[in-house]
Amino acid sequence: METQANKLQELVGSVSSKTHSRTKFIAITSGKGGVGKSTVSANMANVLSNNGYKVALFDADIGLANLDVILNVRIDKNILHVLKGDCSLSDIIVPIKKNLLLIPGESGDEILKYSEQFVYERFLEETKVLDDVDFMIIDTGAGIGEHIQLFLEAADEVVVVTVPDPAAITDAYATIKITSKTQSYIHVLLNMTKNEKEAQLIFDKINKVAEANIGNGLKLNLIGKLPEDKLISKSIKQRTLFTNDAPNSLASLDMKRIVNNLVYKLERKVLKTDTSKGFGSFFKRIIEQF
Ligand SMILES: Nc1ncnc2c1ncn2[C@@H]1O[C@H](COP(=O)(O)OP(=O)(O)OP(=O)(O)O)[C@@H](O)[C@H]1O
Repeated sequence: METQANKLQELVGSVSSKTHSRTKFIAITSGKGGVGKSTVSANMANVLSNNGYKVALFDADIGLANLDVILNVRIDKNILHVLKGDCSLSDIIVPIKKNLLLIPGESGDEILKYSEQFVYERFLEETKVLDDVDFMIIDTGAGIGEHIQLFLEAADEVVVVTVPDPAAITDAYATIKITSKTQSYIHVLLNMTKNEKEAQLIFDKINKVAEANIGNGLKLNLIGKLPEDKLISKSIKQRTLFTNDAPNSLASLDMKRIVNNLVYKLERKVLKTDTSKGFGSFFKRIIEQF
């Protein structure tokens, strides 16, 4: 009997052979909750879209501050409804502005709990509507849960967000350690920092401990820092994006630098491994691991 994974593989094969998607999947994660993961995801997506890229934000973090709240949009259905066949993928996609879409997700736990019932065939066909997306930013849940790891494993780049507080750093390290089993290059983003020096000092500490204890050829990269800034918390409160509200502020310039670093890194990687893949095969990678 054909297994679900085999069937999925065949389907994805037939879909991807017809398409030329080069979407880059960037997972934004953290060890601890409340460190700014969703703020970073939404503003990173905004800056990328301002730079002319087509960007989709996939909300896989169903917590208190969801991306729909941050982006001030109302959502009724999410990816789980699509996978179950209740509605189409186009029905749930929320256009935020030119070049920026929101895909309301679900936690990995929920998605995989119902994986037996999914209507893959239709879903994979539907993912073609996202084939022209250049970047998909995935806001994962916090922590080291097994299902979060599936998103991190399937992503092209993983960004671990942390703040200077020791508990957050310890949890970020735990996330890095577990992610190093599947990713050999991990970005660290220091949020709510006082200055560049503080960010570099904290990163150096994390890097030193990782070098001594993880090995695996792991390379950590400080992708950038963001200041602790009232402007950022004010924007979150009023459900706007600080990169729109104050595009020339220090915080926005930091965010632009982070985006430039990421794009530079990905462009170099594309030259080495130019694989054809879209949202359908991204989901395939997640579900097949389960
Ligand atoms: N650089 C910053 N300066 C000031 N406040 C910030 C900054 N980054 C995030 N915040 C504030 O921290 C709070 C948590 O941010 P956010 O919701 O983005 O974190 P999260 O890691 O996604 O949380 P959760 O784990 O609940 O999903 C928000 O109220 C936000 O305004």
